[in-house]
Amino acid sequence: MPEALSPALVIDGLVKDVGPVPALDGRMKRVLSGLSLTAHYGQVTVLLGSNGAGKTTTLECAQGLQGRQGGTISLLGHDPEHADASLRARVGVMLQDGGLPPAQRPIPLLQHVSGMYQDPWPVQELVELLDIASFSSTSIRRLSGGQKQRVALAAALLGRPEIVFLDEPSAGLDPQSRQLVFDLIRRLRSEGVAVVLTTHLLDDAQRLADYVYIIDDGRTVAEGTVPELLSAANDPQANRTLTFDAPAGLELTKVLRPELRLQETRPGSYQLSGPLLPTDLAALTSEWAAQGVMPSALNLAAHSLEDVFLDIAETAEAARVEARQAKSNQQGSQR
Ligand SMILES: Nc1ncnc2c1ncn2[C@@H]1O[C@H](COP(=O)(O)OP(=O)(O)OP(=O)(O)O)[C@@H](O)[C@H]1O
Repeated sequence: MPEALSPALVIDGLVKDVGPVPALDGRMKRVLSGLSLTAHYGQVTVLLGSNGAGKTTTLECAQGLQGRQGGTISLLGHDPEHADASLRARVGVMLQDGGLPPAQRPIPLLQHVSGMYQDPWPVQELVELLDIASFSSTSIRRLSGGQKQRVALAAALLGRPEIVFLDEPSAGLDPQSRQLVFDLIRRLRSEGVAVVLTTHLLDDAQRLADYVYIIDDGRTVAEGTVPELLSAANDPQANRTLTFDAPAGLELTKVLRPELRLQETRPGSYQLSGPLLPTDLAALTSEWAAQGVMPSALNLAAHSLEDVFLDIAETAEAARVEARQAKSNQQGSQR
Protein backbone atom coordinates (compact mmCIF):
# COMPACT_ATOMS: atom_id res chain seq x y z
CA MET A 1 0.00 0.00 0.00
CA PRO A 2 1.05 3.61 -0.50
CA GLU A 3 2.86 5.69 2.08
CA ALA A 4 0.52 6.24 4.99
CA LEU A 5 1.63 9.77 5.65
CA SER A 6 1.16 11.62 2.38
CA PRO A 7 -2.47 12.18 1.38
CA ALA A 8 -3.84 10.41 -1.68
CA LEU A 9 -5.37 13.61 -3.02
CA VAL A 10 -4.70 17.26 -2.30
CA ILE A 11 -6.70 19.96 -4.04
CA ASP A 12 -5.68 23.51 -3.29
CA GLY A 13 -7.53 26.60 -4.50
CA LEU A 14 -9.19 24.89 -7.46
CA VAL A 15 -10.79 27.31 -9.92
CA LYS A 16 -12.92 26.04 -12.80
CA ASP A 17 -14.82 27.99 -15.44
CA VAL A 18 -17.27 26.36 -17.85
CA GLY A 19 -19.00 27.66 -20.93
CA PRO A 20 -19.44 29.81 -22.88
CA VAL A 21 -22.92 29.88 -21.35
CA PRO A 22 -25.71 31.26 -23.61
CA ALA A 23 -27.72 32.42 -20.58
CA LEU A 24 -24.72 34.60 -19.62
CA ASP A 25 -24.52 36.21 -23.07
CA GLY A 26 -21.83 33.72 -24.04
CA ARG A 27 -19.60 34.43 -21.06
CA MET A 28 -17.88 31.74 -19.00
CA LYS A 29 -19.39 30.64 -15.72
CA ARG A 30 -17.19 30.12 -12.66
CA VAL A 31 -18.36 26.88 -11.05
CA LEU A 32 -15.44 26.32 -8.66
CA SER A 33 -13.97 29.33 -6.89
CA GLY A 34 -10.90 28.27 -4.92
CA LEU A 35 -12.01 24.91 -3.59
CA SER A 36 -9.57 22.97 -1.40
CA LEU A 37 -9.71 19.49 0.06
CA THR A 38 -7.50 16.61 1.13
CA ALA A 39 -8.29 12.88 1.01
CA HIS A 40 -6.26 10.35 2.97
CA TYR A 41 -5.63 6.65 2.45
CA GLY A 42 -7.86 4.43 4.56
CA GLN A 43 -10.52 7.13 4.89
CA VAL A 44 -13.85 7.91 3.29
CA THR A 45 -13.85 11.58 2.30
CA VAL A 46 -17.30 12.89 1.48
CA LEU A 47 -18.13 15.91 -0.64
CA LEU A 48 -21.56 16.92 0.49
CA GLY A 49 -23.54 19.57 -1.30
CA SER A 50 -26.85 20.34 -2.94
CA ASN A 51 -27.50 19.97 -6.68
CA GLY A 52 -25.19 22.15 -8.72
CA ALA A 53 -22.80 22.87 -5.83
CA GLY A 54 -19.80 21.69 -7.88
CA LYS A 55 -19.16 18.17 -6.56
CA THR A 56 -19.02 16.34 -9.90
CA THR A 57 -16.87 19.06 -11.45
CA THR A 58 -14.45 18.75 -8.53
CA LEU A 59 -14.19 14.98 -9.00
CA GLU A 60 -13.70 15.33 -12.74
CA CYS A 61 -10.93 17.90 -12.27
CA ALA A 62 -9.33 15.67 -9.62
CA GLN A 63 -9.25 12.79 -12.09
CA GLY A 64 -7.89 14.96 -14.91
CA LEU A 65 -11.07 14.54 -16.98
CA GLN A 66 -11.48 18.32 -17.00
CA GLY A 67 -8.84 21.02 -17.07
CA ARG A 68 -8.79 23.91 -14.60
CA GLN A 69 -8.19 27.65 -14.59
CA GLY A 70 -6.41 27.84 -11.26
CA GLY A 71 -5.16 25.97 -8.22
CA THR A 72 -3.14 22.81 -7.83
CA ILE A 73 -4.13 19.15 -7.67
CA SER A 74 -1.93 16.30 -6.52
CA LEU A 75 -3.42 12.87 -7.20
CA LEU A 76 -1.22 10.08 -5.83
CA GLY A 77 1.60 12.60 -6.02
CA HIS A 78 0.99 13.64 -9.66
CA ASP A 79 -0.86 16.39 -11.46
CA PRO A 80 -3.86 14.55 -12.99
CA GLU A 81 -3.94 16.91 -16.00
CA HIS A 82 -0.66 15.35 -17.13
CA ALA A 83 -1.52 11.83 -16.00
CA ASP A 84 -0.25 8.86 -17.96
CA ALA A 85 -1.77 5.40 -18.19
CA SER A 86 0.19 4.13 -15.19
CA LEU A 87 -1.42 6.73 -12.92
CA ARG A 88 -4.89 6.05 -14.34
CA ALA A 89 -4.48 2.34 -13.56
CA ARG A 90 -4.08 3.23 -9.86
CA VAL A 91 -7.34 5.21 -9.79
CA GLY A 92 -10.89 3.79 -9.75
CA VAL A 93 -13.70 5.92 -11.07
CA MET A 94 -17.45 5.51 -10.92
CA LEU A 95 -19.15 8.39 -12.66
CA GLN A 96 -22.78 9.41 -12.27
CA ASP A 97 -23.83 8.28 -15.74
CA GLY A 98 -21.87 5.03 -15.49
CA GLY A 99 -20.45 5.16 -19.02
CA LEU A 100 -20.95 1.40 -19.50
CA PRO A 101 -21.35 -0.09 -22.99
CA PRO A 102 -25.13 -0.68 -23.33
CA ALA A 103 -25.07 -3.88 -25.39
CA GLN A 104 -22.80 -5.86 -23.05
CA ARG A 105 -23.87 -8.18 -20.26
CA PRO A 106 -22.36 -7.46 -16.83
CA ILE A 107 -20.06 -10.44 -16.25
CA PRO A 108 -18.44 -10.59 -19.73
CA LEU A 109 -17.94 -6.84 -19.46
CA LEU A 110 -16.23 -7.15 -16.08
CA GLN A 111 -14.10 -10.03 -17.37
CA HIS A 112 -13.05 -7.92 -20.35
CA VAL A 113 -12.08 -4.95 -18.15
CA SER A 114 -10.31 -7.27 -15.72
CA GLY A 115 -8.06 -8.44 -18.57
CA MET A 116 -6.58 -4.93 -18.73
CA TYR A 117 -5.01 -5.20 -15.27
CA GLN A 118 -1.98 -7.16 -14.13
CA ASP A 119 -3.41 -8.16 -10.77
CA PRO A 120 -7.16 -7.64 -10.98
CA TRP A 121 -9.66 -8.13 -8.18
CA PRO A 122 -11.26 -11.50 -9.06
CA VAL A 123 -14.45 -10.82 -11.03
CA GLN A 124 -16.31 -13.61 -9.25
CA GLU A 125 -15.62 -12.06 -5.85
CA LEU A 126 -16.96 -8.64 -6.90
CA VAL A 127 -19.96 -10.31 -8.54
CA GLU A 128 -20.75 -11.96 -5.22
CA LEU A 129 -20.05 -8.91 -3.07
CA LEU A 130 -22.37 -6.76 -5.19
CA ASP A 131 -24.93 -9.49 -5.95
CA ILE A 132 -24.48 -9.05 -9.70
CA ALA A 133 -25.24 -12.69 -10.54
CA SER A 134 -28.96 -12.07 -9.98
CA PHE A 135 -29.12 -9.94 -13.17
CA SER A 136 -26.11 -11.26 -15.06
CA SER A 137 -28.04 -12.39 -18.14
CA THR A 138 -29.48 -8.90 -18.78
CA SER A 139 -27.71 -6.42 -21.04
CA ILE A 140 -26.50 -3.16 -19.47
CA ARG A 141 -29.10 -1.21 -21.46
CA ARG A 142 -31.94 -3.09 -19.71
CA LEU A 143 -30.57 -2.92 -16.18
CA SER A 144 -32.24 -0.73 -13.58
CA GLY A 145 -30.38 2.37 -12.42
CA GLY A 146 -29.34 0.66 -9.19
CA GLN A 147 -28.10 -2.47 -11.00
CA LYS A 148 -26.01 -0.33 -13.36
CA GLN A 149 -24.54 1.44 -10.35
CA ARG A 150 -23.39 -1.87 -8.91
CA VAL A 151 -21.77 -2.97 -12.20
CA ALA A 152 -20.10 0.46 -12.50
CA LEU A 153 -18.77 0.13 -8.96
CA ALA A 154 -17.40 -3.37 -9.68
CA ALA A 155 -15.74 -2.04 -12.85
CA ALA A 156 -14.18 0.82 -10.87
CA LEU A 157 -12.67 -1.62 -8.39
CA LEU A 158 -11.34 -4.29 -10.77
CA GLY A 159 -7.88 -2.74 -10.95
CA ARG A 160 -7.49 -2.71 -7.12
CA PRO A 161 -7.19 1.08 -7.13
CA GLU A 162 -5.36 3.05 -4.45
CA ILE A 163 -8.00 5.78 -4.64
CA VAL A 164 -11.60 5.51 -5.83
CA PHE A 165 -13.90 8.32 -6.87
CA LEU A 166 -17.56 7.50 -6.47
CA ASP A 167 -20.04 10.05 -7.76
CA GLU A 168 -23.35 9.58 -5.90
CA PRO A 169 -22.73 5.86 -5.24
CA SER A 170 -26.05 5.24 -3.53
CA ALA A 171 -28.21 6.96 -6.18
CA GLY A 172 -31.04 4.68 -7.24
CA LEU A 173 -30.14 1.84 -4.87
CA ASP A 174 -32.75 -0.07 -2.88
CA PRO A 175 -31.97 -0.57 0.84
CA GLN A 176 -30.38 -4.03 0.38
CA SER A 177 -28.15 -2.90 -2.50
CA ARG A 178 -27.21 0.21 -0.58
CA GLN A 179 -26.10 -2.01 2.28
CA LEU A 180 -23.94 -4.10 -0.09
CA VAL A 181 -22.35 -0.98 -1.53
CA PHE A 182 -21.76 0.57 1.89
CA ASP A 183 -20.20 -2.67 3.19
CA LEU A 184 -17.86 -2.70 0.21
CA ILE A 185 -16.91 0.95 0.75
CA ARG A 186 -16.10 0.16 4.40
CA ARG A 187 -14.02 -2.81 3.29
CA LEU A 188 -12.05 -0.60 0.87
CA ARG A 189 -11.41 1.83 3.69
CA SER A 190 -10.19 -0.95 5.99
CA GLU A 191 -7.82 -2.11 3.25
CA GLY A 192 -6.26 1.37 3.10
CA VAL A 193 -7.92 2.64 -0.08
CA ALA A 194 -8.72 6.36 -0.22
CA VAL A 195 -12.43 6.66 -1.01
CA VAL A 196 -13.71 10.01 -2.25
CA LEU A 197 -17.43 10.16 -2.75
CA THR A 198 -20.04 12.76 -3.47
CA THR A 199 -23.54 12.80 -2.16
CA HIS A 200 -26.35 15.16 -1.45
CA LEU A 201 -27.77 12.59 0.98
CA LEU A 202 -26.88 13.52 4.50
CA ASP A 203 -27.65 10.05 5.72
CA ASP A 204 -24.91 8.61 3.47
CA ALA A 205 -22.41 11.10 4.86
CA GLN A 206 -23.47 10.38 8.40
CA ARG A 207 -23.02 6.62 7.92
CA LEU A 208 -19.82 6.53 5.91
CA ALA A 209 -17.73 9.64 6.23
CA ASP A 210 -14.45 9.89 8.07
CA TYR A 211 -14.23 13.49 6.93
CA VAL A 212 -16.83 15.72 5.28
CA TYR A 213 -16.41 18.77 3.08
CA ILE A 214 -19.60 20.74 2.67
CA ILE A 215 -19.52 22.35 -0.77
CA ASP A 216 -21.70 25.28 -1.66
CA ASP A 217 -21.56 27.38 -4.82
CA GLY A 218 -18.12 26.08 -5.80
CA ARG A 219 -16.46 26.52 -2.43
CA THR A 220 -15.82 24.50 0.71
CA VAL A 221 -17.98 26.20 3.33
CA ALA A 222 -17.42 23.78 6.22
CA GLU A 223 -15.35 20.72 6.93
CA GLY A 224 -14.74 18.22 9.69
CA THR A 225 -15.64 14.79 10.95
CA VAL A 226 -19.36 14.21 11.39
CA PRO A 227 -19.07 14.53 15.22
CA GLU A 228 -17.10 17.78 14.80
CA LEU A 229 -19.71 19.24 12.47
CA LEU A 230 -22.49 18.14 14.80
CA SER A 231 -20.81 19.45 17.93
CA ALA A 232 -20.19 22.79 16.26
CA ALA A 233 -23.93 22.91 15.62
CA ASN A 234 -24.85 21.70 19.07
CA ASP A 235 -23.37 24.62 20.94
CA PRO A 236 -25.85 26.24 23.32
CA GLN A 237 -26.58 29.03 20.87
CA ALA A 238 -27.47 26.69 18.00
CA ASN A 239 -30.98 26.32 16.72
CA ARG A 240 -33.15 23.48 17.93
CA THR A 241 -36.71 22.54 17.19
CA LEU A 242 -39.38 21.51 19.66
CA THR A 243 -42.57 20.05 18.22
CA PHE A 244 -45.71 19.18 20.19
CA ASP A 245 -49.45 18.71 19.85
CA ALA A 246 -51.89 20.67 22.03
CA PRO A 247 -55.34 22.28 21.63
CA ALA A 248 -55.50 24.54 18.57
CA GLY A 249 -55.07 28.31 18.87
CA LEU A 250 -52.92 28.39 22.03
CA GLU A 251 -51.40 31.78 22.89
CA LEU A 252 -47.85 31.14 24.08
CA THR A 253 -45.75 33.82 22.43
CA LYS A 254 -45.91 36.15 25.46
CA VAL A 255 -43.65 33.78 27.45
CA LEU A 256 -41.21 33.18 24.62
CA ARG A 257 -38.12 35.23 23.84
CA PRO A 258 -38.37 37.22 20.58
CA GLU A 259 -35.59 35.20 18.89
CA LEU A 260 -37.72 32.05 19.13
CA ARG A 261 -40.28 31.29 16.45
CA LEU A 262 -43.53 29.50 17.27
CA GLN A 263 -45.66 28.23 14.40
CA GLU A 264 -48.90 26.29 14.43
CA THR A 265 -48.03 24.16 11.41
CA ARG A 266 -51.57 22.73 11.29
CA PRO A 267 -54.38 23.13 13.82
CA GLY A 268 -53.13 21.70 17.11
CA SER A 269 -49.55 20.98 15.92
CA TYR A 270 -46.87 23.39 17.06
CA GLN A 271 -43.26 23.91 16.15
CA LEU A 272 -40.97 26.08 18.24
CA SER A 273 -37.57 26.76 16.75
CA GLY A 274 -34.55 28.91 17.50
CA PRO A 275 -31.70 28.94 20.02
CA LEU A 276 -33.76 27.13 22.68
CA LEU A 277 -32.40 27.18 26.24
CA PRO A 278 -33.54 25.14 29.26
CA THR A 279 -35.11 28.34 30.66
CA ASP A 280 -37.29 28.60 27.53
CA LEU A 281 -38.56 25.08 28.16
CA ALA A 282 -39.25 26.01 31.79
CA ALA A 283 -41.22 29.11 30.70
CA LEU A 284 -43.20 27.04 28.24
CA THR A 285 -44.11 24.27 30.69
CA SER A 286 -45.16 26.87 33.32
CA GLU A 287 -47.45 28.48 30.77
CA TRP A 288 -48.94 25.10 29.83
CA ALA A 289 -49.57 24.49 33.54
CA ALA A 290 -51.15 27.94 33.93
CA GLN A 291 -53.46 27.29 30.96
CA GLY A 292 -54.22 23.70 32.06
CA VAL A 293 -52.74 22.28 28.85
CA MET A 294 -51.25 18.79 28.66
CA PRO A 295 -49.32 18.57 25.36
CA SER A 296 -48.59 15.31 23.58
CA ALA A 297 -46.12 14.06 20.93
CA LEU A 298 -43.38 16.23 22.41
CA ASN A 299 -40.13 16.03 20.53
CA LEU A 300 -37.01 18.10 20.97
CA ALA A 301 -35.08 17.43 17.78
CA ALA A 302 -31.44 16.58 18.19
CA HIS A 303 -29.29 18.26 15.59
CA SER A 304 -28.64 16.17 12.52
CA LEU A 305 -26.12 16.76 9.81
CA GLU A 306 -29.08 17.97 7.79
CA ASP A 307 -29.60 20.89 10.17
CA VAL A 308 -25.91 21.74 9.95
CA PHE A 309 -26.04 21.57 6.19
CA LEU A 310 -29.19 23.68 5.94
CA ASP A 311 -27.83 26.26 8.41
CA ILE A 312 -24.61 26.53 6.41
CA ALA A 313 -26.44 26.76 3.08
CA GLU A 314 -28.73 29.45 4.53
CA THR A 315 -25.80 31.46 5.89
CA ALA A 316 -23.91 31.15 2.58
CA GLU A 317 -26.99 32.27 0.62
CA ALA A 318 -27.50 35.26 2.95
CA ALA A 319 -23.84 36.24 2.44
CA ARG A 320 -24.28 36.05 -1.36
CA VAL A 321 -27.42 38.19 -1.26
CA GLU A 322 -25.59 40.74 0.90
CA ALA A 323 -22.59 40.78 -1.46
CA ARG A 324 -24.86 41.26 -4.51
CA GLN A 325 -26.70 44.06 -2.70
CA ALA A 326 -23.43 45.78 -1.73
CA LYS A 327 -22.19 45.52 -5.33
CA SER A 328 -25.37 46.98 -6.79
CA ASN A 329 -25.36 49.80 -4.17
CA GLN A 330 -21.76 50.55 -5.10
CA GLN A 331 -22.60 50.58 -8.83
CA GLY A 332 -25.59 52.82 -8.08
CA SER A 333 -23.48 55.33 -6.18
CA GLN A 334 -20.87 55.44 -8.98
CA ARG A 335 -23.48 56.40 -11.58
N1 LIG B 1 -20.41 22.64 -19.34
C1 LIG B 1 -21.17 23.37 -18.53
N2 LIG B 1 -21.84 24.44 -18.96
C2 LIG B 1 -22.58 25.20 -18.13
N3 LIG B 1 -22.72 24.96 -16.81
C3 LIG B 1 -22.07 23.89 -16.32
C4 LIG B 1 -21.26 23.03 -17.13
N4 LIG B 1 -20.74 22.07 -16.34
C5 LIG B 1 -21.19 22.30 -15.09
N5 LIG B 1 -22.00 23.38 -15.09
C6 LIG B 1 -22.66 23.98 -13.91
O1 LIG B 1 -21.74 23.94 -12.84
C7 LIG B 1 -22.40 23.78 -11.61
C8 LIG B 1 -21.78 22.65 -10.85
O2 LIG B 1 -22.12 21.41 -11.48
P1 LIG B 1 -21.78 20.00 -10.85
O3 LIG B 1 -22.30 18.95 -11.78
O4 LIG B 1 -20.34 19.97 -10.50
O5 LIG B 1 -22.64 20.04 -9.51
P2 LIG B 1 -22.96 18.88 -8.48
O6 LIG B 1 -22.66 19.44 -7.14
O7 LIG B 1 -22.25 17.63 -8.86
O8 LIG B 1 -24.51 18.70 -8.65
P3 LIG B 1 -25.46 17.37 -8.61
O9 LIG B 1 -25.63 17.02 -7.16
O10 LIG B 1 -26.73 17.88 -9.20
O11 LIG B 1 -24.80 16.32 -9.43
C9 LIG B 1 -23.87 23.60 -11.95
O12 LIG B 1 -24.52 24.83 -11.75
C10 LIG B 1 -23.84 23.19 -13.40
O13 LIG B 1 -25.03 23.58 -14.03
